[in-house]
Amino acid sequence: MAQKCTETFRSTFGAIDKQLLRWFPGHMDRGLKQMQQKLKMVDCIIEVHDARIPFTGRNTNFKYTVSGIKPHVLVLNKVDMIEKRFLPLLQKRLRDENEHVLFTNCKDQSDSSIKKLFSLVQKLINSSDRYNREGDKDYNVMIIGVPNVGKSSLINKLRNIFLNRANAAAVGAAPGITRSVQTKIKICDDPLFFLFDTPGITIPKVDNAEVWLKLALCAIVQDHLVGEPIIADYLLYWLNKQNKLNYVEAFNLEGATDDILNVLVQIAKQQNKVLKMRNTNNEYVIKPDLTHAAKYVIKSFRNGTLGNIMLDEDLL
Ligand SMILES: Nc1nc2c(ncn2[C@@H]2O[C@H](COP(=O)(O)OP(=O)(O)OP(=O)(O)O)[C@@H](O)[C@H]2O)c(=O)[nH]1
Repeated sequence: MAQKCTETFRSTFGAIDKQLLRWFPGHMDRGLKQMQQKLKMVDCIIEVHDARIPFTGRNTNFKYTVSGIKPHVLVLNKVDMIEKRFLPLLQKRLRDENEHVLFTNCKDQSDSSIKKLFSLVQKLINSSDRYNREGDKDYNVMIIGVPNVGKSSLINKLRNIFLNRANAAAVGAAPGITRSVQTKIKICDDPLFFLFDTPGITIPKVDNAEVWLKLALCAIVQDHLVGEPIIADYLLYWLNKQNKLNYVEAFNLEGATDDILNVLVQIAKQQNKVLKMRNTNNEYVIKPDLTHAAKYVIKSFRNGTLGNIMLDEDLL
């Protein structure tokens, strides 16, 4: 059953790929250059990524080529959106790959992992040679990551906790909110601790069509660039493949299916979402609004209606 959907996105992938590569626009290029310039002043890199896709889309090139030997901490944010049973498995796997990894939930005011992150970063910097920064006592950290993974939210949390200040970095549900490398943001007076926010934005590493689709589900690329029905089709494929069938109840269907068109038609009908269009005879016809239905399917994944889902489950 799960195979059918792969054909759909395989056939459309060529076009999606070209379009998406064009999307990572000039501001990201500029941002990357600014990031590289600022790296000299930085003692540690915090890479933020979405815990729903701990292996997919991470730009590890940055770790190995750009940041070089500076301490590097991987923060898997949005941990509230995955099943807790994956945490020890992920922790072990990433530790085996020499990652310093922490899981955060920036929506949770009482999340203690933010304080752990602060301590870990200080510890790593203190035990590094801080080779560019001899004599300086302040800590300078750069936050990097692909769009919309929670970089600004993390900065704001750090600032709220350690400086008791209002937000300094804008947060948004759509990818690409952070546009420029801002001046240093202070997050603690003692020790003196600064962060550089970045324009997002490392470009995700994409090996195949499925990566784009996972990135789209996690709102790391904009929906319309991939196409909502295609994203919904991929989600249905993934849910069937992992035998996670609670979508049947969530969408009020008669049973499991790999027929995305049928699912979208049913949702549109249930929600009375129709489009009035002219047919080739210039007559008005009523059609189910498939884009609306696809958006509803995607939203059900993102707001947790379909359960806590880790899309890289099959890569563990
Ligand atoms: N559920 C959940 N949502 C989060 C968490 N952290 C951030 N978000 C949401 O994710 C969205 C993106 O957050 P931002 O902090 O703007 O992400 P960013 O990486 O700075 O985004 P860009 O500026 O696009 O690069 C917002 O809607 C946040 O409210 C988290 O831990 N859990």
